[in-house]
Amino acid sequence: MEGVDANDKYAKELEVGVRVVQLACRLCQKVQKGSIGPTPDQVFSKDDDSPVTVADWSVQAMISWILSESFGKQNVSIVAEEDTQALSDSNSTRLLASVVATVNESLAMAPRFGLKGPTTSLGPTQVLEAINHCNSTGGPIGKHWVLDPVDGTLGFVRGDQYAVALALIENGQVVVGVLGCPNYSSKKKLVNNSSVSKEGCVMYARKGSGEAWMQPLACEGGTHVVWPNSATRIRVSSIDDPSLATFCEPVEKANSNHSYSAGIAYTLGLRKQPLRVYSMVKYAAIARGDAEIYMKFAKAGYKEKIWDHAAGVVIVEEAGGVVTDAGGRPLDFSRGVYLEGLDRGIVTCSGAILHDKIIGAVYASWESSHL
Ligand SMILES: Nc1ncnc2c1ncn2[C@@H]1O[C@H](COP(=O)(O)O)[C@@H](OP(=O)(O)O)[C@H]1O
Ligand SMILES: [Mg+2]
Repeated sequence: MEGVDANDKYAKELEVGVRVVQLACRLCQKVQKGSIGPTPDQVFSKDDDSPVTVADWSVQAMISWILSESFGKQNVSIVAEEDTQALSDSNSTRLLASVVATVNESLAMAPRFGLKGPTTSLGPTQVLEAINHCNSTGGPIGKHWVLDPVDGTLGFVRGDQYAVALALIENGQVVVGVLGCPNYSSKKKLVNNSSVSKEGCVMYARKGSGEAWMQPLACEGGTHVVWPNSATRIRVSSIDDPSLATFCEPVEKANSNHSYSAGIAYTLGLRKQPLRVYSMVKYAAIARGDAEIYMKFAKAGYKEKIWDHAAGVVIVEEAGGVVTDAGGRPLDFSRGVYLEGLDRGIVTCSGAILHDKIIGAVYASWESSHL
């Protein structure tokens, strides 16, 4: 069997994770095309001014419901990005109705993805409950699912790259990661900021397996999703010469200091222009060997959330890459919703040679920087 040994630990979690992320990617594509739910330009602002759409809430509700159904609600702890505040006030009846309709249309497709759907449609209370069930704060003990229902919401809204990211943490370690990338072709390299494809991919890995895998997104109107569905192994790039390396970073200047990373790139002798990509697709690009370096230096005081990194980190590591903070220490997923203690930024590389050079350059430059 490709991609997974059925007897191995976390085999069921991985299989359900991949199937449900496949289904979530289909949901997002349908919302984007306007074939379910409202028009995609119905974008709302959260308290921190970041955008949220019907797809974010619907994916969270759908995945929460499927995980509870598959593993037993009492056993399932989920740490996820969205809450129901904006859906719960009296002006939000239509919005909530859109989410409920989208969740039900998506769950009706569950059997085609090898998942069990509900016998009758979910009502608003059940949908709100499924979203609210994701209010765990994780921590160092036990199993916690970590979900970013639509990572890179801005990319989603703009028809660019975005991701559905699901991971499982056990005792503070990321043990399973699944990354759905609906606009990242399983066949074509990500070469520039507009490499948007109609045929996406799902990547996944289990900690300690030494293997990371990719399968194409299930195509619309195709047959049932067969596990593991023509998965191919992925591996990081073997390039370790900085002058040949490609580095990626967030599109938004507000999310990462572009001039600081440009300084590091210059010091290292990186020649190529940065590949600016929305969402955890940056981790996917490293894992697949389309780029060698991903640097993110958020503003001082910004606290990185575990759902923005968990799935990407385990996939990159199992594909042969290295992920640490800017001080060279591993990311700590054991301390709740945030990556507490993160030193300045995140440095992801295809191998140790490039990684050592970047950490060295950060160390040397920090004194004179103005982050
Ligand atoms: N001020 C900020 N600094 C750093 N990261 C931020 C940020 N504001 C939002 N983000 C995070 O960056 C993610 C987008 O990543 P990227 O910039 O790499 O595309 C957002 O995820 P969502 O889109 O899921 O909200 C959000 O969690
Ligand atoms: Mg996110």
